[in-house]
Amino acid sequence: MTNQDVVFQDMGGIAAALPGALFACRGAAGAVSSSLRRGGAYGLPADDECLGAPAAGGRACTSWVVEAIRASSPTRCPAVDEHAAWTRRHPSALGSFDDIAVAAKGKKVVMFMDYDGTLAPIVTDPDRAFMSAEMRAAVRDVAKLFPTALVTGRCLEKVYSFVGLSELYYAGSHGMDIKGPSSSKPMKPGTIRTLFRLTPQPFLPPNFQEGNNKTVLLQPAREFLPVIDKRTRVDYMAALQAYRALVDKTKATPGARVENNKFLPLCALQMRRREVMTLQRWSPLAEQVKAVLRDFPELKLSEGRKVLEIRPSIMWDKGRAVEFVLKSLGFDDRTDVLPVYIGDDRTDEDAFKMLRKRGQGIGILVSKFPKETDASYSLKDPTEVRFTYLAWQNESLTKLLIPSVMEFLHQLVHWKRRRSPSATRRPRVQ
Ligand SMILES: O=P(O)(O)OC[C@H]1O[C@H](O[C@H]2O[C@H](CO)[C@@H](O)[C@H](O)[C@H]2O)[C@H](O)[C@@H](O)[C@@H]1O
Repeated sequence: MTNQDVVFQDMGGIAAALPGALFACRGAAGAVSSSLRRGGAYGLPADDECLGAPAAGGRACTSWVVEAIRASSPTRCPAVDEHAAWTRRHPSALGSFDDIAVAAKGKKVVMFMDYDGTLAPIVTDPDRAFMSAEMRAAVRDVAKLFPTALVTGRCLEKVYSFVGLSELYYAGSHGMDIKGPSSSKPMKPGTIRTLFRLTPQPFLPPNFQEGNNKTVLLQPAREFLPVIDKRTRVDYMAALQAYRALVDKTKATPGARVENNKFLPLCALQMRRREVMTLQRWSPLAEQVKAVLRDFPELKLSEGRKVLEIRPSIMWDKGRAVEFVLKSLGFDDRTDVLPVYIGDDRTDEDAFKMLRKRGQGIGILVSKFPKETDASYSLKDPTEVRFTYLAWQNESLTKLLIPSVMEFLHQLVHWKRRRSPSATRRPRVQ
């Protein structure tokens, strides 16, 4: 065992997960190492005598070393401490699966998942953010047992083209465009307003679309259609004015990309190359976007993962979308329902916050790093994998590398199947 092994072991492997911390901790390791070198002089065995080999007489020195480190190492790596404290506040949903299972006992679990960064890894080209076949199978298995919704900033068509599972609810464009599973019943006109106890509300125009298409459940962003319609009536090209202006303004910035996510003019401005992700380039770009938006007071700007998102400034977000799906499932006033939301981005915080406010449900943040969050639990990024034993093959257990989100979904499915082995059909949607 090397000096650094001792240090990392003491750090519970966290340093390995934290590139920044690793750098900081190497300093700590160095400090420990030099204190060990001084060890002999302090009456402890010198590290050369001790580390990696039993001392004279066969006595292992590792415990001496660890004790020496503990006693003489006044400073732990702050980043590691911070990560450990964060993990105590937001423990791993896998490590705490038993607690989650206790909370779910006797309740109807409803699953909500974000797409980018949760089910699919973040990649530079948004058009190539595919989910793996294994992840798709895991989501499908979950959807067979629990009502399941995808809540995403992407437009419905795009996310559906990636996921392709007709049994899910999809809340696209940050929940501004919600569709039920193909088997769900269309809602009677007026249902949504009744469910939300809404008379004319700023975020629901009197003529918004509701239940008049078999699968579209709600499009609150249609409030903005008159604005766009007016423009389109005057000049069709003007409907795309904001989109065009953004494309135009940002075309000189290498790596910048404007995406059209439907509701409405568009939505994401992304820096696709590592070299342009610097503050010096990012800030002027953000200024350009803000300048364009001054002409569009009905749109607002928010920031996601390396992305500037533009949305209608209406009171609607992923939290509202989750509430809407729960209501449309008939679960609104029920205490025997447990919504579980897994997401990675700032916009998912609206959903975590909503669950916290309801005092019902479990938020799980997917993240590599400690982050301010309203989620209760955490899971690792989809690019981070861990070994898991999946199945017996050729008389031995097969050890596979799978992302923790997928592993969590597997555990949920196993848990449900263990509890009700006959539960293989999709849950009935009311
Ligand atoms: O709500 P989400 O499902 O998380 O979607 C929000 C945005 O996700 C996409 O951008 C993110 O993923 C891209 C592909 O991995 C990545 O290139 C980008 O940096 C991320 O921010 C999507 O492109 C946006 O349109 C969505 O708004």
